Amino acid sequence: MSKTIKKICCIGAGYVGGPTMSVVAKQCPHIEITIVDMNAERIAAWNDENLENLPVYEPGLQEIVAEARGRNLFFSTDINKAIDEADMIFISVNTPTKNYGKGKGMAADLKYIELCARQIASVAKDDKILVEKSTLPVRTAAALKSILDNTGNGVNFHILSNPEFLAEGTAIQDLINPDRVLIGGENEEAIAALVNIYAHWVDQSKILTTNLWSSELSKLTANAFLAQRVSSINSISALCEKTGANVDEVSKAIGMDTRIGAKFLKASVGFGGSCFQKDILNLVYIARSYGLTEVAEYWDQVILMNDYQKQRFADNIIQTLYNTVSGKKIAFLGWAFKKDTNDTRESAAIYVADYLLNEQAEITVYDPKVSAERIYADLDYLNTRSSEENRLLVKVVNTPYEACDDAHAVAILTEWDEFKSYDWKKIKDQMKKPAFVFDGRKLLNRKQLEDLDFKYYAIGE
Ligand SMILES: NC(=O)C1=CN([C@@H]2O[C@H](COP(=O)(O)OP(=O)(O)OC[C@H]3O[C@@H](n4cnc5c(N)ncnc54)[C@H](O)[C@@H]3O)[C@@H](O)[C@H]2O)C=CC1
Ligand SMILES: O=C(O)[C@H]1O[C@H](OP(=O)(O)OP(=O)(O)OC[C@H]2O[C@@H](n3ccc(=O)[nH]c3=O)[C@H](O)[C@@H]2O)[C@H](O)[C@@H](O)[C@@H]1O
Repeated sequence: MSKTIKKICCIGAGYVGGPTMSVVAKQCPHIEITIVDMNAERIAAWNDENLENLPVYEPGLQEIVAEARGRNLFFSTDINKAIDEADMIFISVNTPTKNYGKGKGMAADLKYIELCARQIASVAKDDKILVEKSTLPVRTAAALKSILDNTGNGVNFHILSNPEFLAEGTAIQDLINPDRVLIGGENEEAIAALVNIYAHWVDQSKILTTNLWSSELSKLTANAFLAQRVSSINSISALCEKTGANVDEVSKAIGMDTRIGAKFLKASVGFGGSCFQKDILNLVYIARSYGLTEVAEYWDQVILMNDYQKQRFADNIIQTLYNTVSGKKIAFLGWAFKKDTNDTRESAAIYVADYLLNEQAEITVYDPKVSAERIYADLDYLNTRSSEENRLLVKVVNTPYEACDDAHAVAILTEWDEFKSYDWKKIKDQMKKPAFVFDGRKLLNRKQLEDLDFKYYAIGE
């Protein structure tokens, strides 16, 4: 018999903690869930009466928060109280790439995870199940266990690994109907307690239980495999551009082989997002730390190919615009790392903009969901130039037509659906001639644009 969970605490109210726990609250109205965060502004936004102001944009999320918030879903900054009251604690804090000391630029920074463990150890008075929801290096549970077991307060902690596989933009759909739920652990009762929660809406056949280390490593491996597919097709896109092959046709042709499969074969300006690069760097670091040089180098190539793709896209713009973009206005449509999200972490747009700004281009950005503040913060973070210069060279506007007005070229960086339905004739009429479009997402219709007299360049054609 497994323990019945009545109260859950989730530490970290970010892109994972917020949507994941909202869905658990929706599906399990009998469980009281408190999501806590040390970022008071973020918690205030989750509690905002106007659902438009939630800190995470995901289709379907507002409706779920509207239903569960105040019933069995709460957002709070009182971390100690939530830890104290919970039977089960999810840790969903950020695990960014380390930017200091040993492993700088490669290893995952586990300081936030360790802080959580120490806080839980200091607060807990009765037995708790701890669930690793964050993506962690394999064997992190051993470190957590050591911290928790050495508190001397007699509390039993059971650690489970339950990595999250949701993709941004489709988070709610992925959570409600996951391909699988993965639970790694050692204690059967703790595993059963978590299985029982998911079993409220996920078919038992899709709930996979493994040992702790397989679960931790599967998450890094899944992201590495997904990113590898994108880098593989992007490498072929470069070859398509030289040979007259069309990368979409190649994707379709290979994807119809059921052994290869059709998904995740869309060539692009490069993958972004907070996790692919971070998780592969982490995998590479772990492999190196075990002396597995060949393994490390194999996975490192996935990142090198992604960097090459972003550089190649920018180089193509410069070359096509008669080898200079100095003083030329380039309109960026899209800044988010993919459509249907306001997340810009590691977005290809940031790096393409940076290359073009080094060539003294002037960039005007329109993205339906990303704020000007976020765009400047992304550029400032690179430290390539002063923040005044970034503001001078980059303008952020509220409509696509403003962005494209008087531009030498339009670059499509995100595959927002709305870009397809713009009045492209109007855009062309506003632009300098010849009017160039560089489609980093293969989103627009070549024939339509060429009929309007655009010079149209798409990745992989
Ligand atoms: N973003 C995504 O789509 C996915 C992310 N993941 C993983 O989930 C984890 C979380 O990612 P995100 O939600 O994107 O990060 P995030 O940065 O959006 O949210 C993390 C939150 O944790 C809070 N936090 C950090 N330390 C804390 C502490 N000691 N006490 C209280 N709050 C604390 C931060 O203030 C922040 O609001 C990462 O390990 C990531 O790799 C996994 C699957 C998908
Ligand atoms: O660990 C994570 O953070 C998550 O990372 C990815 O999810 P996410 O980064 O949100 O979005 P994806 O749909 O995977 O897209 C990642 C990037 O790859 C690009 N991509 C994706 C697919 C494709 O065919 N081509 C392509 O260029 C996207 O445009 C985007 O920039 C994984 O898909 C999730 O399973 C995982 O949980």
